[in-house]
Amino acid sequence: MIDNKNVPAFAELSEFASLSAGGSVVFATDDFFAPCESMLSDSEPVFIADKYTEFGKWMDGWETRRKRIPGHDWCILKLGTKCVIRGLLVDTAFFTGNYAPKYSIQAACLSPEEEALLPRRDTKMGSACSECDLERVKQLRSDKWEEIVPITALRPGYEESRMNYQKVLSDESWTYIRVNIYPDGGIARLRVYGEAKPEAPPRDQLVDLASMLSGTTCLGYSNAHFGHPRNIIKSNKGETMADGWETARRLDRPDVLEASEDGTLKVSGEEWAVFKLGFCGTIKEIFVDTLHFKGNFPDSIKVEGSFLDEEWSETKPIHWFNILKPSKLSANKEHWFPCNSDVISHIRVTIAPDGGISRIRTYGLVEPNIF
Ligand SMILES: NC(=O)NC(NC(N)=O)C(=O)[O-]
Repeated sequence: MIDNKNVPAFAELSEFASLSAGGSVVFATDDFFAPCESMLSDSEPVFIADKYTEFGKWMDGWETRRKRIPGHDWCILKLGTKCVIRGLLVDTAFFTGNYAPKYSIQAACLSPEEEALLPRRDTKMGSACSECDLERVKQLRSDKWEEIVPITALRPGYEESRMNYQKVLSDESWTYIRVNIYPDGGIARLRVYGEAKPEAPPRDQLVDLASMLSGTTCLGYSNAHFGHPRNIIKSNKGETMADGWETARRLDRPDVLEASEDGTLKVSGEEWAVFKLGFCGTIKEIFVDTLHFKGNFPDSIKVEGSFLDEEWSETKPIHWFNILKPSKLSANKEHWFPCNSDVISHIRVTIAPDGGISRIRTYGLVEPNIF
């Protein structure tokens, strides 16, 4: 369940470090107790009291050994795509006597030549990087890395202290981050929030204008009880129900559902989510996937568009026009809807009366004169 209490606004943006967002580990100085990849896992961290490995206590995250040599531990992560970073979450869940006490973050935007210097990670190694990998990483000039979070204390992984949020002020775009922990320890999950900064596609190429990889972000929604609507603009296929947008059951539904005259369901109530497109353009075809939503798919979906030359706000009156009129959905299925919109900058997706969808794609043409 999503708990938005004390969550900063940046944590509503798209996320670029998790495995489902295309994040990956390039290098880690040490993975003795728990591999760095687990820090990027999509699932919520868990603690299994009696689970031990040949190395020690099994922990759900990245955990290095207690350092008995000079230096500190660090890792290099590739982000899902080039993006501006607005903030981070360092979740230390369940790391109590073994959490990393301090951390800092550096970021870089590497050229293809610099990327070629990076080692290929051998996930089977499990405990320590090879000298050869370390030498390769060291070839990257240190001035490539800009500090975006200075050395900062972390709080331990108890329920009330585990969520360490950090706002980032830089407006630059990055493709890699280096996570330094001082001197060693464990982090359960790392999340990197921001906006994608892709190159503009050619004018005649159909692109998914609402994809998070196009720079689209979710600005607001009516309900996200089980899953955040930002999930539906991820570029991969939905992995589970948790990886889609799912609302709570509406409590104002009639006690007994009735049929309309044409035999279909009489629906009252709806839930909505608004997205700012990365590129303005015209929409030609909409794809909606209800994958994994079998007993909880919405009865119908509607997609509206608008061209806004000012910031969207829930309280401002906005003229939304239909791009896709209310259309019936089915369980666990891909749906394709042709359409033909004017140039738009925002979409509003409305599901009725409630339920969940896994993905939406809005294929269209970029309007090159408006960014
Ligand atoms: N009980 C522990 O967690 N001990 C150690 N960590 C693991 N994972 O075994 C440690 O102290 O760093």
